[in-house]
Amino acid sequence: MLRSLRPITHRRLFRRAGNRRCLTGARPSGPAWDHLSVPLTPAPLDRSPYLLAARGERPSHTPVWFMRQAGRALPEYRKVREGITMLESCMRPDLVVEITLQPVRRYGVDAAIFFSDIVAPLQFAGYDIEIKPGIGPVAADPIRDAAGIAAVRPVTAADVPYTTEAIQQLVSELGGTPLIGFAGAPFTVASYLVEGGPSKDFAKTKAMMHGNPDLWHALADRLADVAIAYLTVQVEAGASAIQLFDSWAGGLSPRDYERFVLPHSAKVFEALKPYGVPRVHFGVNTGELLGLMSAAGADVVGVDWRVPLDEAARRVGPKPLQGNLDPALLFAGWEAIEPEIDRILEEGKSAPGHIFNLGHGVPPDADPDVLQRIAKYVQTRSA
Ligand SMILES: Cc1c2[nH]c(c1CCC(=O)O)Cc1[nH]c(c(CCC(=O)O)c1C)Cc1[nH]c(c(CCC(=O)O)c1C)Cc1[nH]c(c(C)c1CCC(=O)O)C2
Repeated sequence: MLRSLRPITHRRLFRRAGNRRCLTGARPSGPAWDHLSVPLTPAPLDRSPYLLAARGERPSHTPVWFMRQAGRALPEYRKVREGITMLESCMRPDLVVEITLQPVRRYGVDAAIFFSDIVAPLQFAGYDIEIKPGIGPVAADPIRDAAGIAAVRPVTAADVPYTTEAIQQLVSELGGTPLIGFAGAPFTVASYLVEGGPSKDFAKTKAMMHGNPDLWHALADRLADVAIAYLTVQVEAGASAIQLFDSWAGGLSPRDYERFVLPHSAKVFEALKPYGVPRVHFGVNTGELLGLMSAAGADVVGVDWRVPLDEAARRVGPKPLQGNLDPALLFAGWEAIEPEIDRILEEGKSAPGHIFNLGHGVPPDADPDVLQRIAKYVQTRSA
């Protein structure tokens, strides 16, 4: 037991120094460190390609992972999920560990992402929302008023012992491969709660923003607290980076984003800042919002396939970027995929760091062999 916890303690001590140089291997000094009995050799994790790229340093190769890499595209995932709901699986550390590790084993990616969902922390805290297969999150009682907001509660570590347990075990098993923690951003989560389910136009959400801004800001502020609480649990348990998914923010004008969304996402990034872990911000169709999403406080900005990375670099400024192969290309054959990867690797050089990814999540019908080939190609081609 103690043995398996040792690396976590070690990493926490490094992080608590709140000093970037600590993360890159410099030994912290001062009385606070004199009592340490753990070795101060930097863990290889801190020099992993993903974390180096996320800090704008030079990795040995361009790191690659895939958003939604765990999931239905993998037969081994479908097998372990048989007869078990998404929520149940998120509450079982053995399943969370297994499902998180599956794509790392299969694809050899440079990072793992904690298996959960953007609405999981709401469910853990007793909010009635279900993930319907083939549809997505569906809220039993869509939020229309202040009483609705009162039903949304941030989790505490005491609510989610299974999350802490799963992450501690993952960090220990992953060794030098970083674990990315994540949460849904206030707007994207609010869209499910206000619409009641997935939406194309976010009409009710936008009506609330403009028609009852006080109510909207109260809801978004509460959802910022939900994200902060869940991310804090993950980082304290040992996650090396966090990604805030504002997948549907691209449905907003820059004006609305700045007024109704940015302050709440900024609150999330600000709250996580003291941990010193890279903070990634991602959304789909966010070409017009890239500068604002960066300004919200992200260290790394995720880009979908619509904006080339060299243009994204101009819009974001000098920050590492993540992206951006069109997931549709997964079905186009290797002859089409290879030149696209080459182009993206080239354009990615415009940013101080590049983490290769798809422009959005892995589709459930993707061929795992294609993803494996992409990971390998990116790693060898960029070395
Ligand atoms: C918008 C969003 C959701 N969930 C998430 C987002 C943001 C990322 C994105 O834009 O894709 C985030 C998410 N959801 C899940 C992960 C797991 C980690 C990983 O990336 O591998 C992550 C990072 C598991 C999941 N979350 C969900 C699944 C599929 C359901 C299942 O396997 O039972 C998985 C593996 C369910 C879910 N949950 C959500 C949707 C739209 C769906 C799909 C519904 C369906 O098509 O069945 C909401």
